[in-house]
Amino acid sequence: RPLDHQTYMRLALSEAQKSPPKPTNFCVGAVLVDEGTNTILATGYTLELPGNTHAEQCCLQKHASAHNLPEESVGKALPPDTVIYTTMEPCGKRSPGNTPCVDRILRTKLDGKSGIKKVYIGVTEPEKFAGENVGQTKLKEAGIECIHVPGFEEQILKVATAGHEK
Ligand SMILES: Nc1nc(=O)c(N)c(NC[C@H](O)[C@H](O)[C@H](O)COP(=O)(O)O)[nH]1
Ligand SMILES: [Zn+2]
Repeated sequence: RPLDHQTYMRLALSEAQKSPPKPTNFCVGAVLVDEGTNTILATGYTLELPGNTHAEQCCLQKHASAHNLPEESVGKALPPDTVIYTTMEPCGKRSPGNTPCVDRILRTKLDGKSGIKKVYIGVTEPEKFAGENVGQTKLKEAGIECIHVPGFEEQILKVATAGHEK
């Protein structure tokens, strides 16, 4: 039986729990999935890879590296039914010098690649750091479906804000 959305979101949550808590950021987890064959392509969590890396960014970077590609060309190695599960919606705005994950996801559709087709989201981003997240609008405009997977909101936010002052 193919893994269902809850199973993948639970896996993303377990990834988020590996992220080192930080007062100035959220601990997020993500899973890149080939929905066509129900295969996990990559997992990721905030700060997993060196630098100020985001969970979604780590998934894309790891999959790209596995195919000897730079992250910006990862679209070349994504199967046609690729989706991404992320505990928190992809960021639309980041601190200077960091490409937002929405733009990284949009980039997978360049040069005629089918890229990422759907984004499954656990929670929307609390407006604590970057104000209103307009990322989902940009994703939908590019034909990328944003689907909320309910049921994990409390656990996701607890993990996401682990490093925040009580
Ligand atoms: N979807 C998502 N995945 C992540 O892995 C992560 N850390 C965030 N967090 C959103 C948060 O609003 C921004 O990370 C802060 O605004 C800090 O921005 P930087 O990361 O320093 O560019 N959001
Ligand atoms: Zn991001």
